[in-house]
Amino acid sequence: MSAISTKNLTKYYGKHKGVSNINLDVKEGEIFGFIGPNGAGKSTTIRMLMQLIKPTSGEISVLNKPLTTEQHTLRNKIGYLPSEINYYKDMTGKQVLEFAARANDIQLKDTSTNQYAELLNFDMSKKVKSYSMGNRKKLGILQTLLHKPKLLILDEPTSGLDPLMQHSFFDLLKELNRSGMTIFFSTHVLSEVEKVCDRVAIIRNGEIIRTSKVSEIQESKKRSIEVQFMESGNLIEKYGLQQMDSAVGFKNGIHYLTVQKEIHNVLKHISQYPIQDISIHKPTLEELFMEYYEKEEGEEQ
Ligand SMILES: Nc1ncnc2c1ncn2[C@@H]1O[C@H](COP(=O)(O)OP(=O)(O)OP(=O)(O)O)[C@@H](O)[C@H]1O
Repeated sequence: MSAISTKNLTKYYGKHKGVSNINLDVKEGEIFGFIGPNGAGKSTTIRMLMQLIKPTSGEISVLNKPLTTEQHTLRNKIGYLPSEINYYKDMTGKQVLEFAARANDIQLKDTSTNQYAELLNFDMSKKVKSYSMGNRKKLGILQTLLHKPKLLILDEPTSGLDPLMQHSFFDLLKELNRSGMTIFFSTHVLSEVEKVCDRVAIIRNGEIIRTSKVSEIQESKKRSIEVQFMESGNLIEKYGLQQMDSAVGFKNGIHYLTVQKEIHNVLKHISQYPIQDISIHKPTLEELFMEYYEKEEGEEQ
């Protein structure tokens, strides 16, 4: 079953494109990453999923409810963390949470808040005005979990958290997911997707350029080759390296090639020339993502 499904979801702010033709299908039980650079359209998409802004066109269904009319009851089933949150500065973290719990008709003591706060090393007895950005984020995360939602929608949840906290936060996400929660979160940090997500959608300039399993991206047949020849200088033309990779690069004495297949032919070609050093490795997730972004950019020109 789909936890989130969108069909050709499009949002224009006046004449300015927010996103266009977004097709998402997040299955129940998944941890799904929504990754893209600044201004790509992540928050715009999420705000539409949360019924905070109206689409220009397209369809959305959340927890199997089409959002053709406003669905107030859905909010009780979703934990939403916006990218920026503001609280009354003179309240303590605990008071904020008690207030939010009352709004949801629940008692704070009946929630797992203490356990989660401990996991995130969060002191809820302090006033909001004394909290750092990371602590405000933690407060936001605790608030989204108060009502034990079926679906978590988190907009850049780790911004402001230090690496140690990010680690604890992802442990928490994994634990929540094991207990049956579907999690959809946006980020621009690749390693986060690699650590926890089952699948990922890559968004750029308001459009999804690929959706796939993280493991599939990692299993790419591509190989990156770094070679330093005995002869110095840029030898791309002299050695005909562009025949194997038209985007071959040269920097600080090293030639960089990315090849898809027939690696034996590439090695045969390279080894005609005296080699000082060579390394062959699987591209990192980061390199693969960068390739998507660059490819799309190239296509637009
Ligand atoms: N309220 C608005 N009015 C006009 N344009 C907007 C508005 N909100 C977003 N946009 C534009 O829509 C596009 C997508 O922005 P959005 O905030 O959704 O991206 P994002 O991926 O969440 O970026 P970031 O990672 O920086 O938060 C951008 O070009 C942005 O300038």
